[in-house]
Amino acid sequence: MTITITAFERSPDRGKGLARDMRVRWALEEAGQPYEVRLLSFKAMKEPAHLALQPFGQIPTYEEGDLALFESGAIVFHIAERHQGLLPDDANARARAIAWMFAALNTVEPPVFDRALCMILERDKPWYEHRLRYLEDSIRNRLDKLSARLGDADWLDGAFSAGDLLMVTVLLRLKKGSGILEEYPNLSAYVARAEARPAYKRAFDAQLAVFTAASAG
Ligand SMILES: N[C@@H](CCC(=O)N[C@@H](CSCc1ccc([N+](=O)[O-])cc1)C(=O)NCC(=O)O)C(=O)O
Repeated sequence: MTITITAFERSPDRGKGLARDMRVRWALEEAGQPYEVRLLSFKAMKEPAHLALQPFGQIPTYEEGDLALFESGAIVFHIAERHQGLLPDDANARARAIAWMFAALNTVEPPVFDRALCMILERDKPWYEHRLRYLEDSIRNRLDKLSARLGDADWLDGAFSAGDLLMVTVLLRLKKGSGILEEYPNLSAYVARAEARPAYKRAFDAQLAVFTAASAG
């Protein structure tokens, strides 16, 4: 059955691959699954047809037959459960890889995403400098421990998994200009290793092509 995901018709990140459809595109490419994309304007995302799929009026969503899913982490998990290449077969290793999925979204991403929002929405607030410093300290607190755990391994726990996929999409938000990721050479190398994956490149190029076409239009 055809898989259809939703994405920005014109991503505010200008094709940098930071919007969360990128995670789903990457997971589908790792799983070797073809997919269609329904591109949405900000207005369309808030209309009833999309709200029925995504109650918060956001992208991405995932549709396949009579299944409709939202939440990029849940969509990546759904793909990983049904196809090879994103979760180990061994039960304990699979459970650990799923733990890393949650760690990426629940432990590392919150200060990283809050910092991005702070820099977009709060620059003119009196608390901006203090809050930015607090968020960057929180991020370094997490990356100190993530870096120590990764050490010189290729991936977080044996083979590449959906846990690495989600963790890398979180760390990529730091790579574009914050200077924080570069403070951790092994994490920078980890991200570069992931970006070198053919599946990542196909996903990145596909989302960039959307922005390029929209900009030409
Ligand atoms: N928890 C949900 C969150 C989804 C989400 O944040 N979607 C964002 C796009 S990805 C987040 C995002 C937005 C912009 C950039 N950027 O760099 O410009 C990067 C990432 C969205 O639809 N925003 C529109 C809205 O909320 O009205 C999930 O993981 O699926």
